[in-house]
Amino acid sequence: ILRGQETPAHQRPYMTSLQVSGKHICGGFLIADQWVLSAAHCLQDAGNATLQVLVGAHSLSEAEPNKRLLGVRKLFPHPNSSVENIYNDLLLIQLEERVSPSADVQILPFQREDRSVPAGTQCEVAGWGFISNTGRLPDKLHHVELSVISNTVCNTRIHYDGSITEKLMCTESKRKDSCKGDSGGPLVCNGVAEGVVATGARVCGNWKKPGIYTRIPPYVDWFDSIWAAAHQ
Ligand SMILES: CC(C)CC(=O)Nc1cccc(-c2cccc(CN)c2)c1
Repeated sequence: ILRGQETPAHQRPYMTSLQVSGKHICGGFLIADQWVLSAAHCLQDAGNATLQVLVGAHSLSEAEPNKRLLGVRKLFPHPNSSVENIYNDLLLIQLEERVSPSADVQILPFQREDRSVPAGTQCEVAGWGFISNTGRLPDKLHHVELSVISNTVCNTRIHYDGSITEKLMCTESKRKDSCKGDSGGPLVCNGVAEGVVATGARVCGNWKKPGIYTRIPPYVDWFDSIWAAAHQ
């Protein structure tokens, strides 16, 4: 998170850290008591190393009462996700066990209605990703407020020149921005998850490359099909 602030401890209790060999690689968030939503690109650097999901954390290193490192039962990258492009960059993670909600561990509701978030809406993103372009990783959760820009503006030549589909949305990236390690985290607008941080252009804080977020509503049927199969 560039030019945001350290979050007051445990004030975003839905946030999770996706870890490989004990190292934070991506964000994610609890959407049900055994399910985390993150980004498919996060797996590309994981190889077949052990993935774990940290819940209830503020600090990545310090002991905290409700902090728990959980195993992964099954990974569901979106079938149309690809390392080649930015589309369908979603990963559903089934945890080894159900989490018990607490002050520090809570589920975040996601948007089911497929209506675009109006340009100018103030949303926020949180994560343990880079807090500087030189690659400083924080120990504690950060968040930043970002303004939504329309897909029309985001698709102009100076920005993404027509590559932003209706399954994506953009936010301003002038200084304040999400960055490496924030992929998979939620874009929260009015208390509801509307998007998921996409790796996108792999640049941070450059106004010419707005932040790209995978919109959640277009994928609700996919979530429901996975859940139906898992709970048969
Ligand atoms: C996909 C990972 C395994 C590797 C990775 O994350 N690379 C990478 C490099 C530079 C910027 C970013 C990045 C992420 C999220 C948002 C943004 C910019 N809003 C940039 C991401």
